[in-house]
Amino acid sequence: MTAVQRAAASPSQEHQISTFADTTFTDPEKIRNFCIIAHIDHGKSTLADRMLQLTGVVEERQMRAQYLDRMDIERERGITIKAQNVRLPWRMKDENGVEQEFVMHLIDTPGHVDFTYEVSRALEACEGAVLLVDAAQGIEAQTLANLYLALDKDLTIIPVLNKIDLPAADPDRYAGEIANIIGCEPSDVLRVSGKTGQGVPELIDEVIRQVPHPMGDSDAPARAMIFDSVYDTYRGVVTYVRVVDGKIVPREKIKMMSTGTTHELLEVGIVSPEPKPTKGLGVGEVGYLITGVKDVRQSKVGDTITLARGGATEALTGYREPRPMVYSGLYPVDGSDYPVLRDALDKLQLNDAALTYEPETSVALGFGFRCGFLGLLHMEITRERLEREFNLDLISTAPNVVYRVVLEGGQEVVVTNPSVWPEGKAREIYEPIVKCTIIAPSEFIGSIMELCQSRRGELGGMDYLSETRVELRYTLPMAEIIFDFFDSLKSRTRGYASMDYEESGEQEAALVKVDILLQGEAVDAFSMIVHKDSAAAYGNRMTTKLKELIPRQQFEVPIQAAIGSKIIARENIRAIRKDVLAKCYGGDISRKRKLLEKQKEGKKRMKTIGRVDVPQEAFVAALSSEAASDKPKK
Ligand SMILES: Nc1nc2c(ncn2[C@@H]2O[C@H](COP(=O)(O)OP(=O)(O)OP(=O)(O)O)[C@@H](O)[C@H]2O)c(=O)[nH]1
Repeated sequence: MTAVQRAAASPSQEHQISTFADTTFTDPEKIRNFCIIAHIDHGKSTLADRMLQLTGVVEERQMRAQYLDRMDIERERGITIKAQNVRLPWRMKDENGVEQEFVMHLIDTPGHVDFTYEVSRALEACEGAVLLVDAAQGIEAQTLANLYLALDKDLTIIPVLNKIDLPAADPDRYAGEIANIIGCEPSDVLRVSGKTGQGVPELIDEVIRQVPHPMGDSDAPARAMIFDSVYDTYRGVVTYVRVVDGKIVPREKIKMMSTGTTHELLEVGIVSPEPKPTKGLGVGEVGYLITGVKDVRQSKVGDTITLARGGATEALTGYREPRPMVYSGLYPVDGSDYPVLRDALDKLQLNDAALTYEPETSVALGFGFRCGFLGLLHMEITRERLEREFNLDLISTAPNVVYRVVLEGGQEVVVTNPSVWPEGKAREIYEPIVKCTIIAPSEFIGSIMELCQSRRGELGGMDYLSETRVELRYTLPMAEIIFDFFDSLKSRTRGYASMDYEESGEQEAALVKVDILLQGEAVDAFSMIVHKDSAAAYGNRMTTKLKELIPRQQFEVPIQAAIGSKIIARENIRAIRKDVLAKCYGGDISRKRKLLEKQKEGKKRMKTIGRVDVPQEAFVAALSSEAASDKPKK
């Protein structure tokens, strides 16, 4: 049964129409492209699910929670990582009472700050945004950050309060808050429940009424913007695009404008909610294309697609190469897994243009990779996928940001790894900074300020959203917030604060590299770049921890923290002479040999730093407890 027949057969679904999969080049005036922007957990996926259902794109019995979040990790963590888009048909009466058919494209944007660039590209593909706010929580930091991005792109904003079915919902209060921020009347704020579906058909009607239709030149050479690309094991790379001008049809040769590479279009289609091939995509349409490329780096988010012959000469604006912001070393706990890790990274990179890696060796951890990530969440997700999908057991070194160092001679180096820190040769050091928005009940202002100051933050401004809730804007070094900042913020505000941040250039800073030495030998995995005022604290923490973790040796072992040649902290592991033969008096030579063999076995799992034997587990424990204390949680 086609969607049209289904709609006809079911009077309660009078709005539903065909998905237009078999016709092409929908009249742009009948198209509406929009996204939903919301703070984490405010119900974006649930609302999208309801829209899929109400438009008849997904049948009741096929419905599963969070239809659009396809990756397992996404569903488990309840967060959206990859933008998915879907075509939704809708039928509505115009002002003359004549029924009109429309096509909406709902572009599902990733919510997390690590993926801001992907969010900005997804917004670029839309003319409107539903600003979704939990009616029991009010506006949170991520709502604001995404709202500013959407306003920047001149999108029409439709304010909506969600979860009005909750007993704790206070829509009147929060409608006022939203109206204040976007400058509308509280009565303009729609009220829905993604869970029960209440108010959702009216919301869809408003999307059609308020969101402008796409504009473009259908006779111009084709230009389409890539806003997502995903690797599929069977199909190769599936690229999601929004056509701006002209049209793209299968079997044509297209060109990626950032690199000039050409590919044949094997398939063009729409998603509704599964991929459906079409005869092409026209102005304003959103869909997918398949060219047979095997690597997402050949089909990059933000790039413009045009025709290879007679194509456009000017690319759409806003393309940016993915740029890792956070680096960390990844090592297999079992050294023999190194080739597996290498293959796994190769495979993941097919699907993740932002992931970079290069081989590195560490005295402490053996062979591994230095990996670059968009942020801490990206790092966690990558690590989790490596462990889960490739059955690896991994240890990662403490993450660091990217520093720009001007040397005495005036040359510049970019440092992504403490091991190449130009010790004693730096004239100026620059670190990345972020603009951070924090929203919390006003009673916590004092403790939030204290936290931000302790992290070298500078207050940029403060506004009351309502009588009891306040927005604080800080500039902070990125290195200070990628660690345990969010955890500390949550615990100081009893979980009530929310935060978001965006990169905001760099600042000069007095940074130093702290090395940790065992018997005078630096242990590379523990070297860290920190502000000079935090150096002693890091040194003390690591030396104390290692003293607990490293077994006593037959000689005394000093554990020191040093900046260059200056020692800033020290602990000693006292000597012990472990004579395994001590209890073996008498002449049983075979028993003696057995004990000596056993001792040798144990030593195999040891790493030798200088003369000191350190069990691999000690490194793992020291690094993971460091990571655990620094780990941000959602
Ligand atoms: N009572 C009620 N609960 C809702 C409603 N909408 C969503 N929820 C619940 O709120 C939680 C978060 O909903 P999601 O749809 O996963 O939120 P999200 O904004 O997509 O979350 P992220 O993908 O993590 O950004 C889930 O437990 C939903 O069941 C609603 O209208 N009423």
